Amino acid sequence: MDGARETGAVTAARAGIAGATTGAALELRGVTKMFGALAAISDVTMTVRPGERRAVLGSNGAGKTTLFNCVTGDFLPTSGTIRLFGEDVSAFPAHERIRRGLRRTYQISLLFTGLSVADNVYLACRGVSRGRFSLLRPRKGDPLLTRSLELVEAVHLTPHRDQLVSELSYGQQRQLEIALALAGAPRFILFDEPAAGLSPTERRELVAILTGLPSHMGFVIIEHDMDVALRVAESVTMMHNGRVFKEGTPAEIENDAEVQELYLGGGHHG
Ligand SMILES: Nc1ncnc2c1ncn2[C@@H]1O[C@H](COP(=O)(O)OP(=O)(O)OP(=O)(O)O)[C@@H](O)[C@H]1O
Repeated sequence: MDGARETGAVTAARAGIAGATTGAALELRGVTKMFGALAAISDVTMTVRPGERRAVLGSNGAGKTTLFNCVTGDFLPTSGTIRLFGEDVSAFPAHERIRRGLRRTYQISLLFTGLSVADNVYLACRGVSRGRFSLLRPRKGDPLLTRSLELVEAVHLTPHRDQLVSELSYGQQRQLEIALALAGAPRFILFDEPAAGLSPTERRELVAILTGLPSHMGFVIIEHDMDVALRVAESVTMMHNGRVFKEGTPAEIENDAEVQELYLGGGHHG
């Protein structure tokens, strides 16, 4: 049944991917993750170019989070290969993938709520730098201090930089989490439903932040909000029952009759 769902688009994408072993930021080949007898993801093949922004869509249980966990090293795949910037990291633990420039955000908050916005970002920058065990206070001219204020600006929180995290709105806290993921100049980021729980205004802010990231910084975003996902991504992988169901541009995915039937609930459009 799943096999029958594979479309010509997927077959064509696979053919393209087969030749693209070099130069990819992220490359998955035949990745499967079993939980007992359940295949959470099956034979997932996907290539993301450096700087590319890819959305991974799919209904609940489609396998999106499992896919992320396999890429980050939180789970080791049952079979298949994962390459980061050409290097086979399939068996690497999470920290080795972080060292290679991979970052992720989580749906749960990992912030220090009793510290200010600027201090949270400074500590994140410190945590990924040399000398991270030093307890010295930051001094004026400290490059990490400068960098952390740049990151606060990149997530549009400069007016709130001295505020305690506990005083921020939920949306601002999510913005701050993006700044933490940007610490240490990552090469590739996985965003796990960054728009979840945000108001329409906060969603617009999120779209502006994500589209404003440096162009060399590729990312994959899991997002239930199609509007956000299709506005920030240049390519889309649609998953269903643990498999890649379709790949295409946002316009192709949005206008695809099978996608509309499966995911958008029939007549919904735009
Ligand atoms: N640790 C686990 N143990 C057992 N089964 C799991 C585990 N994690 C995920 N699954 C199962 O794998 C399948 C895919 O789950 P996954 O969370 O990856 O989907 P998803 O697309 O992220 O869904 P959602 O949008 O609800 O987060 C589901 O059937 C889920 O129940």
